[in-house]
Order: sequence, then structure tokens, then C-alpha cells
Amino acid sequence: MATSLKSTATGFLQLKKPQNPFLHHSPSQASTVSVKRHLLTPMAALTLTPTLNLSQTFTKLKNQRKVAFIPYITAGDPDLSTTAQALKVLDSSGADVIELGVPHSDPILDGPVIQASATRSLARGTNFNSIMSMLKDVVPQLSCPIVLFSYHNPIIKHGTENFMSTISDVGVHGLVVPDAPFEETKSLRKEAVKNNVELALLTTPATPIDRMKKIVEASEGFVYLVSTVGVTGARESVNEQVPRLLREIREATTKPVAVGFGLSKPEYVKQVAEWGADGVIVGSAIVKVLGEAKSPEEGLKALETFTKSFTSALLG
Ligand SMILES: O=P(O)(O)OC[C@@H](O)[C@@H](O)c1c[nH]c2ccccc12
Repeated sequence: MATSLKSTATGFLQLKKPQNPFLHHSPSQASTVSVKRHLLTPMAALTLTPTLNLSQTFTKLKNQRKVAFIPYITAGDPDLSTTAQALKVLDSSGADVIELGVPHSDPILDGPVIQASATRSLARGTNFNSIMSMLKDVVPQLSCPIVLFSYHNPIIKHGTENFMSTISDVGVHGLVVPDAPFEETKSLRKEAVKNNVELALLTTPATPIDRMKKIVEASEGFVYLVSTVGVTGARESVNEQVPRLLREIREATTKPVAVGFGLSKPEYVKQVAEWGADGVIVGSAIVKVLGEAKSPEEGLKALETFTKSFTSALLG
């Protein structure tokens, strides 16, 4: 991954060297050199990319005793320029990591809200390349890392190697591929490591314990605990098995755990945070607010208010 720059309080920029993917650095261990901002070319000064990857973000939040708020949106819904603005709105409204979905024509794990958002996006002609050029432009303007979400088939079609180096080049820090069975994640993991992309793996209430242990062992960045079986979308309550599932994962790993699926209300994320999750992921509820608004402008306004209702629930 390209060397990235970060502003410091002292007006210096920190140049962070690309990291050895086999070592888990904490942010304070990252090797940095300070450079005066005026010594940089105008181009370099413009590319202030977020420097913390997923693990580092979770470490930072843990030290601050905070739970990561991770909103999900579908790229290109209703169009890519709105997505670009939505990423900035989410970033400035308190998102700690943003999960950005690549729309797919056959989103088998998604409920009606995210299915409809993928349909809207594809109808506007969104494709992988257009998402990448939007990200290339926007990622340097964000302070939080992006975890890309994609079904497995488009990655295979693209070529795993090529896919991974492309997302890394535009500054994506992590990847979630929900329908890749654990056994098939081997080549994804290999290419992810090569390109400094953290591949977060998923475990569900239906995952047998032995398999869950292998999954958490191989997961990078965080472990995605799917709170309930079925497809994405709002639920009437949070599955009460979540505390037990969290306990079982904690016994197997010290990696951060983010819980997602069905967390459609601020009180649900608060509950999951109280149960001890390191992060909460909210998709359908956010996608609905943004995608079903009368206009993109109204959607972005509503997105800001809605996001803040979740981030303040996590603080309170
Ligand atoms: O939409 P929900 O129920 O809030 O769930 C999170 C989710 O949207 C996001 O992580 C996601 C979108 N599509 C998925 C498919 C599988 C697993 C996870 C996802």
C-alpha cells in the first residue's frame, strides 16, 4: 500500500511506512518520520489518507473505552456522487469505520432493503471500476478506514489478485466477503495479506464452535459476529444469544468483535455495546434513510441526524 500521510497537532505530517502485514502494530509502534508540510509537493500535501487500519482503529477505541460505530451503505445508491458525500457525512458524524457495499445482482444474504439499494445502484450503471475511481478521490478526505463489502463471485471474476491490489491502491483498509465459505477464503487471505488489506471473517449463531475457532483465528481487523440467522434487515429485538456467542468468541481470541444484522435502532446498538461488543454494524436502517429519501440532499441530511442518534446512544 502507498505510504500514507497524517497531520499532527504540531503542524507536521507523519509519514507512515507501509507495515509488515505479519506484525500487528499498535498505532504507537508504527514507524513514522516527521516532515514539514511545506516541504511536500502540493500533490503529496493533498493526499492525507486515513492512517489507521482496522485493527489499529479498534485498539485506539479500546484505549478510549469506546465501541466502534460501523455504518454500512451500498455504493452508487442512489448514485456515486451521493455515495461520495455520504462517506464524508458518515465520517464527520462519528463513524469509526465505514462498510461500503459493492452492489450485486444476486445478493442472497440481503433482505429487501439492501436488495432494493443494490438494484437502484446497478440501474444507475454503478460498477467496480466506477466505485474505485470514486474512492480514489474520497478516501484521502476521510479520517476513518473503509472496509469494502463484496460477494465472492465478482471478486473471482475480477481475479482475486487484481481485485485486492486495486482496492488497496485506492486506500481501502479492509474487506468482508460474506458468502465465501471458510475453506475458500485461503486465496483471499493470501492476497489480502500481500496487499495490506485486513480480511474480516464472519461467524453466525449457526457456526459450530470448532469452526468458529478456526474462523476467528484467521480473521483480520475484527471478527464479524452475525447476530442472528437469516438475511440482513430490521428485527423486532436483538437475539438474546449474542452475549453467549460473544463469550465463546472471547474465549477463543483477543481480536475485536463487531456485531451486525438487525441492529436497526439506537437502543439495540446500546444493548449490544453493554453486552461487551467492540463494534456495532448498522446497515439496512441507514440504507433506508439515505436511499428512500425524496432527494439525495434530503437523504444526506437525514443520514447525518440518523447517524448521530446512533453515535450518541453509544456515548450515553
Ligand atoms: O442490514 P443489517 O441487518 O443492519 O446488517 C448489517 C449489514 O447490512 C452489512 O454488514 C451487510 C450488508 N449485506 C450483508 C450481507 C451479509 C452480511 C453482512 C451484510
